[in-house]
Amino acid sequence: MSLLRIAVPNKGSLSIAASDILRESGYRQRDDAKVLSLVDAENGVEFFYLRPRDIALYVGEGTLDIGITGRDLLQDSGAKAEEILSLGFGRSRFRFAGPAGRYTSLEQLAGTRIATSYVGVVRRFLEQRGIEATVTRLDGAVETSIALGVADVIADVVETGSTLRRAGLEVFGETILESEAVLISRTGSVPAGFEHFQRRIEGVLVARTYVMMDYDIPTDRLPEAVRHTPGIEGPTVAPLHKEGWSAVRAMVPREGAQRLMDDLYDLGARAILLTDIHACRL
Ligand SMILES: Nc1ncnc2c1ncn2[C@@H]1O[C@H](COP(=O)(O)OP(=O)(O)OP(=O)(O)O)[C@@H](O)[C@H]1O
Ligand SMILES: O=P(O)(O)OC[C@H]1O[C@H](OP(=O)(O)OP(=O)(O)O)[C@H](O)[C@@H]1O
Ligand SMILES: [Mg+2]
Repeated sequence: MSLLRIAVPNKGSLSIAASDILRESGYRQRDDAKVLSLVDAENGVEFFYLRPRDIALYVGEGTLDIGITGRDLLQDSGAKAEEILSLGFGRSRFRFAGPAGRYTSLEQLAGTRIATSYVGVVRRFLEQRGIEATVTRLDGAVETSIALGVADVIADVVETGSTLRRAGLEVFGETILESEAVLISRTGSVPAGFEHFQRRIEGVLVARTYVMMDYDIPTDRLPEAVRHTPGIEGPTVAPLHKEGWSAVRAMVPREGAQRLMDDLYDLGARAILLTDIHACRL
């Protein structure tokens, strides 16, 4: 059987988190950042460590079967590749920014010089709105270009906003796009052997979103307790070795789990336990 060929970011914001999710899914990952590719024959896959910006191109050409990259990079590339799964890390927004207080709306972009590393995304956005401006491509540290007189406005990745603040800039206009790490494949083609890979990754994503909750509850309060913890299909309920008590086990969303524990305690539940799930197949 041929190996599933997978592109993984070799550097930058996505590389560590991408390798982490693959490792959690049971795949071998490199232990040296200089390794260029790695075969995991036991799991039928081969990993290629590439620049995140180039990954959509390899996948779009069909040279590699699937890849992990940023939605913004995929859209910027114009490659014949599409998203198949959002991975929930590397979240950012792509925004216009200018000197604090100087710009308030997109109409003011007309006639400006815009610096960005994402020329494809910015040109398309301006075209769709009929705005004429000069777009200049820079490799990085785009925020500095305004102070150096190369541009009036920038369009760049914003996460915390601290880089913008440090450069005396602020965002304006609507968000150009919301990005996160995504799994991509060639448009319209699902590679052979992909289902197993997808199920493993989805298993880890679900495990990250949910935790397992166990508790004991007086049986007369069971109906209300179960309304709080409906689980996925339904909670497991077993008699406790104590007259009038039941034991409940259910998956619950990680977010809000502490509040849920408080509510269950108030309802009379005791021995409330929360444990991590490492992987699952729902
Ligand atoms: N500060 C950040 N927070 C979250 N995601 C980010 C951040 N910076 C970049 N990204 C995302 O990482 C991807 C860019 O990959 P890239 O490797 O270029 O990141 P980078 O951190 O800019 O690396 P480098 O600057 O070393 O090239 C994009 O999808 C982008 O949205
Ligand atoms: O909103 P923040 O949390 O400050 O993050 C956003 C910054 O992070 C990235 O820069 P990076 O460190 O990758 O440098 P680069 O400009 O050389 O790509 C991005 O290009 C922004 O500059
Ligand atoms: Mg960067």
